[in-house]
Order: sequence, then C-alpha cells, then structure tokens
Amino acid sequence: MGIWDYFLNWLRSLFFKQEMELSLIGLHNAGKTSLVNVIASGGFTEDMIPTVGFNMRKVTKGSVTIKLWDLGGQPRFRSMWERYCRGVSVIVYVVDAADRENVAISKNELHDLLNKPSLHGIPLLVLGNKIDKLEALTKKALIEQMELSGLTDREVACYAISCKNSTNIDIVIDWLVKHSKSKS
Ligand SMILES: Nc1nc2c(ncn2[C@@H]2O[C@H](COP(=O)(O)OP(=O)(O)OP(=O)(O)O)[C@@H](O)[C@H]2O)c(=O)[nH]1
Ligand SMILES: [Mg+2]
Repeated sequence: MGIWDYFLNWLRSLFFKQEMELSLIGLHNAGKTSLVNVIASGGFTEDMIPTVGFNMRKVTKGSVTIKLWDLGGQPRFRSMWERYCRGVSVIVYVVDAADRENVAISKNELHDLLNKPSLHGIPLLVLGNKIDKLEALTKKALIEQMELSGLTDREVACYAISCKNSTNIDIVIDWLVKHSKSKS
C-alpha cells in the first residue's frame, strides 16, 4: 500500500467512524483472552492467567472501534454472562475444539444463554479454537456437536481458528467489522 492509500484510509477513518461492542463467552480455558490478545496485538502466550470476573479492552481496526468484554469462563462467573451480553452487537462464543470431553458442557451453556429472552436475535459467532492440536474437532463436527443448526432466531456463523498460529483470525476480524454500526 502506497503513502497515498494510507492517507486516504486515514481520511476515511476520520469521517466514517464505526463502533461495536461484543462479549466473549465460553468455558474456562477455551482461549477467550488469548483471542483478545491476538486481535489486539498479534501476541500469543501459553502462560495465561484465568480471567477473574471480566476485562474490558478497546481495539481499533481501521475505522472501527471494538469494545470487547472478555468474561471469565469458570462456573462461578457464568451467571454474569447474560448481563454482559445484553445490548451487544455480537456474542462471540469460544469453544476449545480439542477438548472433546467438555464440548457437551459448552453446548449446554451456550443454549442456556441463548434461551434468555433479553438476548433474542443478537448475532452469534461460534469459534472452534485450538485447531493447531491434532485432536481438534473439524468445523463440521463442531457445528453438529454444538447443535448450531437448531438456532433459528438469529444470524449464526462458525469458524475454526487457532490463536496460537493466528489461523483464520483475519476472517474473524472481517466478520466482526461487517457487524459494526455507524456512529450517529
Ligand atoms: N494450542 C493452543 N492453545 C491455546 C490456543 N488458544 C489459547 N490456548 C491456550 O489455552 C489456555 C487458556 O487460554 P485463555 O485465553 O486464558 O482462556 P480463557 O478462555 O480466557 O479462560 P478463562 O479466562 O479462565 O475463561 C492458555 O494456556 C492458552 O495458551 C490455541 O489456539 N492453541
Ligand atoms: Mg480469560
């Protein structure tokens, strides 16, 4: 990209600011905080501290500012999920695709959350993370096991990703940016 294109993009970003707010949900150890780090800075580390309660981060991608609520996934924090999903543009639900034993629990937590009337119609992005691991489920298997085709009251998308190898992170960002709203 030449200097002129950078200048045009910068000019565009001054006039066409967009914003969105999203919540990152999923069982503990799924990789939610890792995803925030990869989106924000591209950095990945094996040494992660479990999220206690929640963290808020703001990330700017082009002219879009994304406010991310990164929630703790341990059982004691799950009752907070609904509160932090109300009114968001998108719910991002992260699943450890390599942790086959816990996929059923993850599915139940997802469906319990989406059954809350306050969250009706909010678009859902399900991410099967850790596909760098051999035992990871394929996207097709994940869609089946998470029973995503039964969700008909909202837009649903699913991608297989790896925060570790930055696989499909660009596709996730594109999808998110497309779901942002213009500032009025
Ligand atoms: N192999 C592999 N490991 C990953 C990947 N993404 C995250 N991890 C690891 O998974 C572990 C948990 O990651 P976190 O990002 O802390 O998970 P979390 O969903 O935020 O967990 P809570 O905050 O407890 O809800 C860490 O050891 C990460 O390094 C990935 O794509 N591949
Ligand atoms: Mg976390």
